[in-house]
Amino acid sequence: MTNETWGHVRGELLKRLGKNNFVTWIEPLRFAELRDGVARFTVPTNFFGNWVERNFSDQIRQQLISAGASVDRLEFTVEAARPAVQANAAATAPEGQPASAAAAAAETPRAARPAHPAADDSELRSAPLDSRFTFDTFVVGKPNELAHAAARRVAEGGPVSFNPLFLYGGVGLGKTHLMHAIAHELQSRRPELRVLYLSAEQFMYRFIQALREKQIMDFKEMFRSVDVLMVDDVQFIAGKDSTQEEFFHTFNALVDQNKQIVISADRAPGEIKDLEERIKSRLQCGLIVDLHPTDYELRLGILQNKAEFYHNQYKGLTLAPGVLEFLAHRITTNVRVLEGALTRLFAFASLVGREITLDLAQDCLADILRASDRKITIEEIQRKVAEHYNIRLSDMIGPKRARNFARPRQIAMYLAKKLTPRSLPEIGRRFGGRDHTTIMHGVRKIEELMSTDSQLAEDLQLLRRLLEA
Ligand SMILES: Nc1ncnc2c1ncn2[C@@H]1O[C@H](COP(=O)(O)OP(=O)(O)OP(=O)(O)O)[C@@H](O)[C@H]1O
Repeated sequence: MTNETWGHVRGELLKRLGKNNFVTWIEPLRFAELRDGVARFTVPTNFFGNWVERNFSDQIRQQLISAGASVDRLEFTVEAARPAVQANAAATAPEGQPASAAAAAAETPRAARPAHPAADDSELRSAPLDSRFTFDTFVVGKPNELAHAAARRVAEGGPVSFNPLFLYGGVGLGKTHLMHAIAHELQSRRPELRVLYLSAEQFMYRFIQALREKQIMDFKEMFRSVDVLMVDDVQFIAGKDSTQEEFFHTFNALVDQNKQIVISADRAPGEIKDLEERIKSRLQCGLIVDLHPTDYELRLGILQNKAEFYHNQYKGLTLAPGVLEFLAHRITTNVRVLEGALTRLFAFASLVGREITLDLAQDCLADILRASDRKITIEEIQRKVAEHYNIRLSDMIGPKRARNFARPRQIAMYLAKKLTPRSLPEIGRRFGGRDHTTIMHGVRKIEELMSTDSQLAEDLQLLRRLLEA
């Protein structure tokens, strides 16, 4: 493989990984040689090499192969320290020569560093940021508006008003997206700030590495020298005593220096099992914001955004009306699944050259739709309907025949039939042991009324939506 090939591959990697990842992780790599199926690169530090190997080696290898190189694996070695004179001389040699490339590797990270004397910046590199996770691409709705507003405030990089900002919520609701968005924004607004984003797992990994390499003082100094520390998925360190201890000291040191900390987790600090009490209490000192499960409107907004993006990517593909609404209704689990469904749908439609219709969506996404079908229970239906009509649950199930109890009861019977797989006798048993014919009568009555009573039809629609959300 020539350096020209590597140049071409770098171009492809820039497109695929985004500018941030490219500048941080690919640019400093220097191609040394390709021999016996092993592509060797020099890297500035061990940590850097390990990181690239774990996170990008598959993509690098794939691109090398696509460019015609026969590569089985990659190897990253730290280049040997060399006298300054030699490095300077090599840096002026023609670009692309492996020997000079190694020297340039020594130069590149230094050139990119801000002037901070405290720690070695090559170790301070953030985990890769996803270039798609910005505030521009984050769709705001009721369930996430507070989290979004708090993240925006931190991203302004002004005086620290709450410390830490603690974002929590279920799987795939946008915690990581918001954290990356903060980091992107801070990088462009306040490039002089030292922003460190990493997952709690990576924090532990670096801590263990520092212990192993007897560089714990460097580790402490490095973490205490940042201006903004962001730790994703902090629940990971629960039960890991030494890591928690170190995290606690880092946290305190930064708070004492009035440095901003942003933390995310899958639950509130008080609910993280096996997390030390003193850490829980520290985490509770700032602003705790919950990312609620998405509602229909937010899901639809996210889908519309994504569909617009795909329309540009897959020119000529048409999307029939109602498909996005259908997906927003049916896939309620999490945004990652929702996005995955749309990605698959566009890719499939473009392969078969068909319009994206409801039928196509149902065929192509059958597995996702099946898995996403929420199991609505009869008890849930009874509770929601009772709440909606402001009657007691006992009256909904009990024998009272007055219209203001009987009608909601029939509505609940109707919804139980439509939204659960339960048989009429089973439903009858859950409605105070009524006969299956009573249930059938109730269901028919509501079906009849739906076409003449618009208020009832509206109520039904609302209840359905609440139950399916
Ligand atoms: N409001 C939103 N607008 C646009 N995209 C979103 C939104 N919420 C989530 N996403 C997208 O959903 C996917 C999952 O989000 P993210 O990785 O941030 O979730 P998470 O809460 O960190 O999940 P996990 O608990 O698995 O770490 C990402 O592709 C993200 O861009």
